[in-house]
Formats: sequence, C-alpha cells, structure tokens
Amino acid sequence: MTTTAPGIHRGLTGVVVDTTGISTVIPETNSLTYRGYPVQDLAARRSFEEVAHLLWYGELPDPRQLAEFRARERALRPLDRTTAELLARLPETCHPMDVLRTAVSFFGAEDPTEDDGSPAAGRAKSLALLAKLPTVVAADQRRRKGLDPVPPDPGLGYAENFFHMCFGRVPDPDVVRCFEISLILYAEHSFNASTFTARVVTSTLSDLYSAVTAAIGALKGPLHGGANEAVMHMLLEIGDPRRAQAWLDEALTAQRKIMGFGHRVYQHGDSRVPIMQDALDRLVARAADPEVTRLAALHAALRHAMVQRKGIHPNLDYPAGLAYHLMGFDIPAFTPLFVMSRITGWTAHITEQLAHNSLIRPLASYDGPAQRPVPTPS
Ligand SMILES: CC(=O)SCCNC(=O)CCNC(=O)[C@H](O)C(C)(C)COP(=O)(O)OP(=O)(O)OC[C@H]1O[C@@H](n2cnc3c(N)ncnc32)[C@H](O)[C@@H]1OP(=O)(O)O
Ligand SMILES: O=C([O-])CC(=O)C(=O)O
Repeated sequence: MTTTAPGIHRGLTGVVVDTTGISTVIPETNSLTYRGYPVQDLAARRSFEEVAHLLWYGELPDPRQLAEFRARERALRPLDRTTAELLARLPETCHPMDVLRTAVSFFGAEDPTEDDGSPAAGRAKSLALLAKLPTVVAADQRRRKGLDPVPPDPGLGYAENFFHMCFGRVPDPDVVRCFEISLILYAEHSFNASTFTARVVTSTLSDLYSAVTAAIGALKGPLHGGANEAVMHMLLEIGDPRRAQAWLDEALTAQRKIMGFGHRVYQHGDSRVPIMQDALDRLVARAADPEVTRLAALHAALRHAMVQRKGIHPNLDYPAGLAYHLMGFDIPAFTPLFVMSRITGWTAHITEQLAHNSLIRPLASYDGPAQRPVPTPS
C-alpha cells in the first residue's frame, strides 16, 4: 500500500470509499462480475446492448425490453446540424478524445430537458450519449482523412453500425463480434479513476454531462484508458519480435512504464485479458498475413519478456490495442472506442452515486511552510 506517513493513502491505494452494486473486481480469484454475472459469460453469450441494459437497470432485458432498448438507441444516433458543424470546426491537430470531451460538453449545453437527478432522467440522457458517441467518433476519424461522414444505419446493430459509419462497410461477423467483446469487457470496472472522477463530480450535485466530460478527461491519460493507444505506439516502436527482449531491458533501465502492463487492483493478471487475447488470436488467424503474424509474435514476445523479467502481467489495454489496430481503426481513435463502451459504466455509477449521495471531499495532510506573517509591501 502506498503510504507516505501513517494515515495517508497517496493515490487512495487500498482505500474503500463506498459500496457499489454495479460490478465487483475480485483479484484473488481473478474475476469480474457485472451485477453478479461473470464478465466472461456475458462476453460469450450476450450483446453489448444487453450489457448496457444490465448495467443501467440491474437486470438483463427480456426480448421485449431489448427490442425497445435497441429501437430507442437506433433512433438517437444522428447528430443535429449544429453539433456536426461545431465538431467539424475543431482543429485536426487535437486528439480525438478532445473532440469527444467537447461533444459531450456541447450535448449538455444543448439539452433542454430538466435534470432532476431521477434515475429515469439520467437513463434517458445516458442512452442518448450511448447512441451519439459512435457517430461523433466515426465522423471525426473520417474528417481527418478528408472523408464525409457516413450517416448511421438504423437497420444495423450497435457494433455493426459503428463499422459502417467508420469505413462505409461492415466487416465479416467474426470481426464485429471481436469488437463487441471488447465493448463488453471495457464497459465497467468499479471505482477506476475515470468512474471515480464521474462520481466526484456527481457528488457535488452537478449534472450528468459535466460528470461524463470530466470522466473522459480522466480516461484520456496513458496510465488509464490512453494506454491502449500507447501499446500500439510501443509495438510499432519496437518493430520486430527479435528486438522485444533488448527493447524491454533498455526501457526498464530508463525507468519507462511499459504500456498495457500492470494494474492497481489485479496483482496476478487482469480477468479480462484471456477473453480479449482469445478474440485477438482469432483476428490474427483470420488475417493470414505475414505482417499481422509478425506483430502478433512481437506482442507475445514482449508479454513473455515482461512477465519473466518483472512478474507484471498485461491489462486489458494490451490485447485491445493490437486488436483495434487489426480491425482497421486509427491509433488515436482507440481511447474513444473505450469511451463508447465505458459510457455505460460511468452513467450507471452516476445514478448510483445520486441514490446515496455524500459529497466526496477527502482531507490532506499539510506539508507546506509553517504559518508566517504576510510581509508589508515595500
Ligand atoms: C484499463 C486500464 O486503465 S488498465 C491500466 C492501463 N495503464 C497502463 O497500462 C500504464 C502502465 N501501467 C502502470 O503505469 C501501472 O501499472 C498502473 C498505473 C496501471 C498501476 O500502478 P500502481 O498501482 O500505482 O502501481 P505502481 O505504479 O506503484 O507500480 C508498482 C511497481 O510495479 C512497477 N510497475 C507497475 N506497472 C509497470 C509497468 N507497466 N511498467 C514498468 N513497471 C511497472 C512500478 O515501477 C513499481 O515498481 P517499484 O515498486 O519498484 O517502484
Ligand atoms: O480499474 C482500473 O483501475 C482500470 C481499469 O482496468 C479499467 O478502468 O477498466
């Protein structure tokens, strides 16, 4: 546990700040459940829309509820002209996470409906964000290549529609399913830094859009969601499986953090990695391309070297980063893909925080100068 002095918990390591009924991470058994269901079973048998419903309502939808949920999500996907124009004006030099953060802030400014803090109001706003964020991410990726946006297709499921809006086509169902699995795995992870950020903002009785905007800012950092992009940059920097060991030795000597490895809660590996690694292996096998095989060999070699050398295991960002690259997404879009999923967990926590709210305001131990008189100005 990180403590600088008795009673001080830098980074809140090991501190339990509240209860939650949304998910539980159990490092001892290397498991993760959403509302009591093991995440690997959800990833094997359910759609992302069903998981979103589970996180928000506490139960998986029955067929009627699912049909209604899907119909509402599909109807909310288009952006209005003002939003599309605003986003198209943002500099292309800015990171796509900045675009997403601005989009959510703008959605908040535009939303005329009252935020009475009720679960129903929160869920309506959350569903609108779930539906619109992929439209923003896809349009932003395309404009950076000088391409016009592809409008959402209400005939397609959430994951399929996203590919359609990014690339103007839907890949084969295996690829879509691998993407959907990543969305299910990224959806929720208890009191991680971005979710906690959303809860802190909510605890002041601020609005949902402010909490989500702040959460996007927290997720962007490379110690959190930004790591999935950093993983891919790192793999491209290493370039060759034969260099993995030497590169790692140099990086560790230079005290670099190896992206996609380590976790605050899991000490012996991330519960989600075997499922995502499996999905990644399927993408590699179906590509049947020497360049892809080489990247996969590098990915495996670095993982092996890191576990051997430091005993530190990969987190979800390690297989997800390479999987997103193989699916054809641009590296700066990887963390926005995480947002498209985690919007479900964040907003479930916003509702939960409001239901049992207590202002989040920890204490600090002062270590600045001793009290002293203010000098008289000369
Ligand atoms: C979806 C997600 O957000 S998962 C997290 C994604 N982030 C990353 O992949 C970034 C790389 N990983 C890290 O920086 C860290 O493992 C974190 C931030 C995720 C967790 O960090 P903490 O719980 O604060 O552990 P901390 O950074 O103190 O690490 C403990 C020890 O392991 C080492 N360590 C942990 N992770 C790594 C890593 N990725 N590379 C090198 N060393 C590492 C630290 O250097 C430290 O060693 P020391 O005790 O000799 O000083
Ligand atoms: O739980 C954490 O600290 C980070 C993480 O894996 C996540 O948010 O998915």
